[in-house]
Amino acid sequence: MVSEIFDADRWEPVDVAAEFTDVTYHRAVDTPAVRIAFDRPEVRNAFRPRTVDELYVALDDARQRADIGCVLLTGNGPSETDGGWAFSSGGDQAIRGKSGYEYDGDGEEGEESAPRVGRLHILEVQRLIRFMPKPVIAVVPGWAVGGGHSLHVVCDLTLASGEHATFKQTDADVASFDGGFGSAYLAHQVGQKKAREIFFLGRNYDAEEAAEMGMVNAVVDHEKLETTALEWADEITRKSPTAIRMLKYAFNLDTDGMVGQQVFAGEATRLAYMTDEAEEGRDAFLEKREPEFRKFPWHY
Ligand SMILES: CC(C)(COP(=O)(O)OP(=O)(O)OC[C@H]1O[C@@H](n2cnc3c(N)ncnc32)[C@H](O)[C@@H]1OP(=O)(O)O)[C@@H](O)C(=O)NCCC(=O)NCCSC(=O)CCC(=O)c1ccccc1C(=O)O
Repeated sequence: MVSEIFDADRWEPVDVAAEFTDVTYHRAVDTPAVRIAFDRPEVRNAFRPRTVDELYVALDDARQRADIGCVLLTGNGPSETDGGWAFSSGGDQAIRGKSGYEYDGDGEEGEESAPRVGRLHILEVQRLIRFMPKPVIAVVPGWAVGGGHSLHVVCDLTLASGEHATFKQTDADVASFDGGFGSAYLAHQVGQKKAREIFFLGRNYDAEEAAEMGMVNAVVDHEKLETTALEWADEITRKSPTAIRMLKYAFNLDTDGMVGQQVFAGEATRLAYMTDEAEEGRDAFLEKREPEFRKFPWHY
């Protein structure tokens, strides 16, 4: 069983995940969407470096598939030990070393190629989610805590289980601090005072409270959480891919500074390359002649 609320009839596994141990990766049978899930329910889906590597590979694969328009990011469950549900409880504290989160078996036989330095590359995953040209929906079936909370913040939309979703920022309890999207972007969603409360007090917030604050889009019956997420993906992927891509980058622009401008402008350039004007510029260069741009209108 992948997860208790996973409908196996609606998904098929993606080959790239064949060797994965910490993450499951499926594409929908009848919708251009994928489902990527943390698969360590016994530790509330805490992530270790291997988990983050797999998550990155799956997300990047989804980014590059031209027939995929939406990504669902979730956590499998429940825990066989105690029945608890989680989206993710953030960095695995059991393998946290002095310089970051350490790979299993560092230096052991057969692991010679594993880096010996600690990692904190969940931030690379955050950037990938932020910059990929398709919506990523956090589907939160339980705890979203620490770095797991930050991940839901960085996703474009969040759907939460009415029964089990609980949002909590424990960064300051374990001497960690997401000073980027996890806090500053959260403040854009819920306001400065509330974001500071979330980090400074580290309290639990249920799905309804999180929705009232503006960091959750919809509260859904636990049993219907994944079906609803797939319905949202289906609705989104019936819209214009170009419009959705440009809208995502436009929403990012005002918070992402020059990088946001670069990403938005890059897509605008790509669209401009599709015009007759751009073809004329390229052809003129290749044919070693002056471009005839005067035949094109000055749009207004
Ligand atoms: C998540 C809890 C609130 C759940 O509580 P509860 O339901 O009572 O379950 P427990 O009995 O506590 O847990 C069950 C079982 O899971 C183990 N476990 C849970 N979380 C973790 C974890 N994060 N690491 C390792 N193990 C975990 C727990 O030990 C139990 O196992 P047993 O064998 O039964 O003991 C609660 O579990 C909890 O508070 N967990 C810790 C949450 C936490 O502090 N996470 C780390 C936050 S810091 C972080 O994520 C940094 C990484 C990072 O991403 C980052 C760093 C720098 C910049 C940016 C970021 C960023 O945030 O992205």
